[in-house]
Amino acid sequence: MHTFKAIEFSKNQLTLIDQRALPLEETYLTCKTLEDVTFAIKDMVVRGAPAIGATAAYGMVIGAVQNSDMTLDALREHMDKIKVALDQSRPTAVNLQWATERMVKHGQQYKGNQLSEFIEFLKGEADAIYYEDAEFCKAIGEHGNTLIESNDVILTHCNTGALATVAYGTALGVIREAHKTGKNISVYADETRPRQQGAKLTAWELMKEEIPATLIVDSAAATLIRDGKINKIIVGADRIASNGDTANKIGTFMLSVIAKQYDVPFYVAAPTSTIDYEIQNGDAIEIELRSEDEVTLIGEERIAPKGIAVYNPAFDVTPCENITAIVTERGVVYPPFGKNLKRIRPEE
Ligand SMILES: CSC[C@H]1O[C@H](OP(=O)(O)O)[C@H](O)[C@@H]1O
Repeated sequence: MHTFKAIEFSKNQLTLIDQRALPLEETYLTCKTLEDVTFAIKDMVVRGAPAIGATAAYGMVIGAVQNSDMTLDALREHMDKIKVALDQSRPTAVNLQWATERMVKHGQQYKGNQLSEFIEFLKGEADAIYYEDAEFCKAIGEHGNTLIESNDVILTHCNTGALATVAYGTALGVIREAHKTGKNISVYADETRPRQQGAKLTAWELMKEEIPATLIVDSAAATLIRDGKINKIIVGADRIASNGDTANKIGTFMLSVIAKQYDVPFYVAAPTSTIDYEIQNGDAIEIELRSEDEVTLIGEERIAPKGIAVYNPAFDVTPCENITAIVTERGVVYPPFGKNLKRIRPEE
């Protein structure tokens, strides 16, 4: 079981593993202000939908502490502005907006008249989001493990582990659970250009736990799938529309097409906080466009001529018809996703 914490909140400060430095260095960034938190999310110090959500929840607390010289009424009013600042840091993962919305609504339930008590009240909800995420990821691992057979060779994309969540992981949580329950699985991890979350983060997590893993460049996956070397594909999600269309790291859609072509089960693993019930399908999902430097530089080294045009979408949308099942903390959901995702919708 992993021993590190991607996120830790203490004394109104948020300490994050700096995922930009892994796997070469295990360093930490401490966020003391709202600006520190929005920077950490935007620059991907912390990344991964559930981890971003928990970080934003604590960002709401830090933003409130930062404005504790206000009157209580003024601060309550100001919470929406703190939410907007955090929501703008990254647009695609719904967990971020879901967490800040939940924090605002929770704050509105506060009936007291003490500002310090109000801040503690907010912190309690951020802690609840944190501990729910850990609990949900454990449940996702257990439900997903029912899909995994002994000796399965599993392909995964990007990083969906304890670094992308509060603990354990989503797709990588299923892989951890299968390994832990003795299924003798092995993993192919896509490097995941351009930020290389697979090479830098997934490989790091899997090696820490001695889960047999092979790193591949993204474009090698198709041949492995064609040649029958992959039994299952399991990926994470950043936003799932109510019909099951799923936004995830760029390259996921391509994998799903090849999986369908060669009849390899393609699973998405995510907590219900990643399901956006307000949108009908994937067309409504905003895809984050990121800096050209992510494509033209590796570290400090330039790998493309200055001035070349770059298109760098951080995500793509996999149509629901390419997805075999969606693994959530409430169980494995099969098509028709429109009907079956609604069935597991958490109460408001
Ligand atoms: C457990 S969800 C992880 C999800 O987030 C990643 O994106 P990013 O690294 O840009 O935050 C990727 O889409 C993963 O599937």
